[in-house]
Amino acid sequence: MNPINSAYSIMEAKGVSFGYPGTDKKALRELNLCLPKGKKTAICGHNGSGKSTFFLHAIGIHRPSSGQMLWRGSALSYRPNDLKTLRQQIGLVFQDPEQQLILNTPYEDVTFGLRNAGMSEPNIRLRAGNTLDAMGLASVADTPIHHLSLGLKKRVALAGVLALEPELLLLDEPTAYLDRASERQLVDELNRIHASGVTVAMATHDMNLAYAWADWILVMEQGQCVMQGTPQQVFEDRDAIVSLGLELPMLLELWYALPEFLREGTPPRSVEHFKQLVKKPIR
Ligand SMILES: Nc1ncnc2c1ncn2[C@@H]1O[C@H](COP(=O)(O)OP(=O)(O)OP(=O)(O)O)[C@@H](O)[C@H]1O
Repeated sequence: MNPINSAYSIMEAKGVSFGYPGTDKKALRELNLCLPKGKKTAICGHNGSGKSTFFLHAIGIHRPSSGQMLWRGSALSYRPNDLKTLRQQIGLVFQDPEQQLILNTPYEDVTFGLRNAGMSEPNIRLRAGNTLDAMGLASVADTPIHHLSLGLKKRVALAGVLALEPELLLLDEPTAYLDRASERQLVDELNRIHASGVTVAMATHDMNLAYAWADWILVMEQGQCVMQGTPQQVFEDRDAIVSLGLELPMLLELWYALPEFLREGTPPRSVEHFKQLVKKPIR
């Protein structure tokens, strides 16, 4: 698999090690990892493999004990003003929206971030209105957040980050605990955001989603990046995926269960593609 060259990466961890205070175990162990610019990246790995810790390093909440984080090729600066700018350029959506949503209503929450970023009041109103509209949240803009479903809370958390128009959007388990319809809606939204020019990276345990959605996959294990490549490249190495305790995507399981004469071409990444590939006359 071709590792992503630093020149194409928007965010890079270079030999980053980090341990949480009071613990002996390293959460990141000389981690080398690049998020490719302009792509949709899925970061997969077990619980505790270091995905969230990497994200927290990306926005400078944690600082490596050794190694370096690079943003657009330059070492991250930890000066308060630089961090403030960085956190406008990189949006992190936490797994649990309760951790992110601190105000009473979606409108208040979205405007809070914009106000912190120093925007003028007329612009705040305009940007917040547009973002809530674009995210399909206009009708609940003034509804108390604790009355909203989990799916809507996650959308509000995403709206708060998107209002700042980040270049890089990081999402920690964005589809966790969502029903299929809310998951579909969120994925469509992420695809629209990506199509508008934003680099998107998500940490996920859902191998079906990672396989179908991502352009690039990174697999983490014990604080290191142990596999990277296109979805086809990564999941082609079935033994490695299984030995890491990860599941193969369902579509690939089905594909490899077919008799060989039905499996022509590259493995499918969607049900529609699967149907087309296996709809061949049996000779
Ligand atoms: N606040 C913390 N204090 C101490 N140890 C922590 C803390 N947060 C994470 N860790 C430890 O750091 C390691 C990496 O955890 P991290 O949350 O980054 O993994 P993850 O891949 O995001 O896991 P998950 O999929 O469960 O979110 C784990 O061993 C975890 O127990």
